[in-house]
Amino acid sequence: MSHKSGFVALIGRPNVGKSTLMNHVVGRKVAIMSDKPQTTRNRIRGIFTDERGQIVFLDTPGIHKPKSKLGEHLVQTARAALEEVDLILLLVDAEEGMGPGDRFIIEHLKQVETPVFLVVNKIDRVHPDALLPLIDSYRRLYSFKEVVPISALQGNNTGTLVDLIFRELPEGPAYYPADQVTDSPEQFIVAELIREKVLFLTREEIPHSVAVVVEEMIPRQDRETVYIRATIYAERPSQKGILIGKRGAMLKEVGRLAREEIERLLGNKVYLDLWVKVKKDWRNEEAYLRRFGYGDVE
Ligand SMILES: Nc1nc2c(ncn2[C@@H]2O[C@H](COP(=O)(O)OP(=O)(O)OP(=O)(O)O)[C@@H](O)[C@H]2O)c(=O)[nH]1
Repeated sequence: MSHKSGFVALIGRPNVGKSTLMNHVVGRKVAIMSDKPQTTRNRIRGIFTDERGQIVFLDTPGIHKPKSKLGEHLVQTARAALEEVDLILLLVDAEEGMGPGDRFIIEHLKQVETPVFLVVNKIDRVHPDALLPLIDSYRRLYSFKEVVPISALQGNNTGTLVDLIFRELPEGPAYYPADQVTDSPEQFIVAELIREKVLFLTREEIPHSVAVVVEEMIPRQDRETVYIRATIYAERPSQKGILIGKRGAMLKEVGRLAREEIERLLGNKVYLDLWVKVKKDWRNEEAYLRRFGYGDVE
């Protein structure tokens, strides 16, 4: 069977149920490390993996009516981001019906080529008879590739939504480990900090080919400690030996320096679980480059 993968942008007014949908589809609560405003263009909201492939759901902040020049700039940026994804899900609220916010978003969608699904959420809150006229009113504004009524809260029809998404996605590799459900700017920064310590401590012995991936970043029950599992990727077994060091001394030192800095960054205690793996020629593999945060590569 072919393996599919791709990036899916979730857009919609606040409160339409994006988080609820993510929690339902991705299966467990997505760990959110902070409520700082996101500055990245595309923030990963959740990752779904099964035998069919992998769906990476992205948040696209900034699609709302601009009130300032800066706002206009953000809308432009968000639109550019929508061009780069494989599919867009426009979430709307069945109970609230269409509002000016939806109309504004749809006007923008007309200017991008990416296919769009209309996902009508909260159908548990409306009578089925009310649904068709609502869908029609959206259809009059835009030619949606699919229309999928769901209840993210109750899980109605979310399986169908995932099926339809897979049908739309191109063949491709998994970009993230199967057990990873989220990513965040913090994860990227933490990976960079660890990489910096590796390069600092190993000097010329380890070339810049080393890469670090944060596989898991989960606040512990006590909320005081954050558990972080990260993998350092080397290109050759000899590099792995250097990275681990005599009786693990090098890895321990990398971990100690990185942990201190991550604790300052997050303002939490950190348990850092570091691993070293060899991945030959990762630099030549597109999927790995994406995973390591190098974005789109030619
Ligand atoms: N009845 C019903 N309520 C829902 C459904 N989906 C979401 N909700 C509720 O709607 C509210 C907003 O849901 P969220 O998932 O937080 O919405 P959101 O789009 O992620 O909001 P932002 O992250 O602020 O943009 C919550 O109270 C949810 O419980 C649904 O299918 N049915």
